[in-house]
Amino acid sequence: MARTLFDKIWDAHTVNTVDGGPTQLYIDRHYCHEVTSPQAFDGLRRRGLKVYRPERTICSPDHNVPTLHQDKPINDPVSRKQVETLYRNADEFGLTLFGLGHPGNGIIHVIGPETGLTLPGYTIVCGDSHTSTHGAFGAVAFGIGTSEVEMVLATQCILQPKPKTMRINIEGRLGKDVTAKDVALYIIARMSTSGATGYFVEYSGEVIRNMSMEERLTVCNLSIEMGARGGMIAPDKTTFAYVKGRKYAPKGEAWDNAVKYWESLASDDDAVFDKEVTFNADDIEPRITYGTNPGMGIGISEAIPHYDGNDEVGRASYEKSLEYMGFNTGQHLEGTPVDYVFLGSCTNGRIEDFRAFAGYVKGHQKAPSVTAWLVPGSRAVFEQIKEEGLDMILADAGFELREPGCSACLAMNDDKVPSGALCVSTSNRNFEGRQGPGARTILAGPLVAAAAAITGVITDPRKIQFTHHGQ
Ligand SMILES: CC(C)[C@H](C(=O)O)[C@@H](O)C(=O)O
Ligand code: SF4
Repeated sequence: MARTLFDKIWDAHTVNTVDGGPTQLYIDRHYCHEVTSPQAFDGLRRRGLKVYRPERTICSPDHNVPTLHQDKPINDPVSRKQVETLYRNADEFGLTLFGLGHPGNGIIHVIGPETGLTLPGYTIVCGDSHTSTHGAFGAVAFGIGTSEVEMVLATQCILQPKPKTMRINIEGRLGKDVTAKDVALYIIARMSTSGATGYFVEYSGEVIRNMSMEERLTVCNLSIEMGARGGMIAPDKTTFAYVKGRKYAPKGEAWDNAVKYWESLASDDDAVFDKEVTFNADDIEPRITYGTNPGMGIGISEAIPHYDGNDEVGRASYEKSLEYMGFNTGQHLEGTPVDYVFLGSCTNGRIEDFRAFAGYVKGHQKAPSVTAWLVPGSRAVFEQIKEEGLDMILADAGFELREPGCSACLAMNDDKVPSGALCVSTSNRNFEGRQGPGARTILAGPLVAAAAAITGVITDPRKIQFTHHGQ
């Protein structure tokens, strides 16, 4: 029978099935951060269990870390305890740890791909919803809860109901200054935040095929924001070229064999998906959100739409959302003053995002009214920014580079946006208080962020005349 990419990987990892029940799935890679793992390790201790395959779990603190002075002890007592607990657990259970300052440290979803720990054909889990990111390699990757983290640590398996499959095709070619983030925000706005609930999504079509790995990671990262269990892209030459030579990638003969297998990982031509949707690249422009969920988004030239549903609960939440943001139906947001700009997170904290941002602001100056936090997703990205001299370009334009971590993506560390302030953020969630109590978030891609950072207002990146801007 014809199978989808998802089916092929799922089947290859099925240990057991229960009639009418979940599948017992073998897990190739387990990532672990400080927020969702402490109780799982406590559970193991209580039950006197060891980690079944310690070499399959990798730990890195990312959420609670400060992005300045990582060589000093963490000031905040709660954050310090979270991070130290992860260190202790990794040590006690014999797990690989990339602690603060370690060359491998960073946001879990950024370090997995760049080290070759994330590979095509893998099953990958982490106690974190954005684990969908790793699907960009053609992996079945999804977020799990803390009790499941304990299950994976103890058995290297997980019990999962099999999701339905959906394919989203994006055809055509993207216009100038339209980034992968804009594609993802467009898809979520069209699908709504629950439009893919219960599905595992495969992204395909010309736009996806033409994307770099960094761009594919951005797209898969946001799958969860439309309710999908995960998102994935069939591995191809772009994938293999990216993986080759990375620290944990297979080498020599093992590499050749791996590629042979990976080449079989595509949906069969006659595979049938439970749902299939197609979008056109021509309809996608640089995007921003205006509300308090990632589905409340518009093209940057568009006005905030009327509520188009017919249920009262939906209407009330739409109105509450606009009230929180201080915006009105019909309003255009271009020209709205911005207080903060955040470049970073597991969505847009990779080297290409910094290249795009630096390329854009080169020869300009940061607007004095804007506080800008530029936070690489990992120590490796931080180092590469320096190697490429991007830090100098950024410094000349009045920007300062911070150290890696989740930072202002969520208010679990020192980087909190003050109440009432408006932040153009390259992260993935704009919920009330997400960046700090009362903070107002506009989600956007790195170019919209760069344009806001130098003009001080929401600006269509296509409208600025540039001497250096090569895109
Ligand atoms: C803290 C963690 C459990 C959470 C997640 O699962 O996504 C966080 O990473 C987030 O982005 O909200
Ligand atoms: S960067 Fe943001 S979305 Fe990603 S793992 Fe950290 S908190 Fe979650």
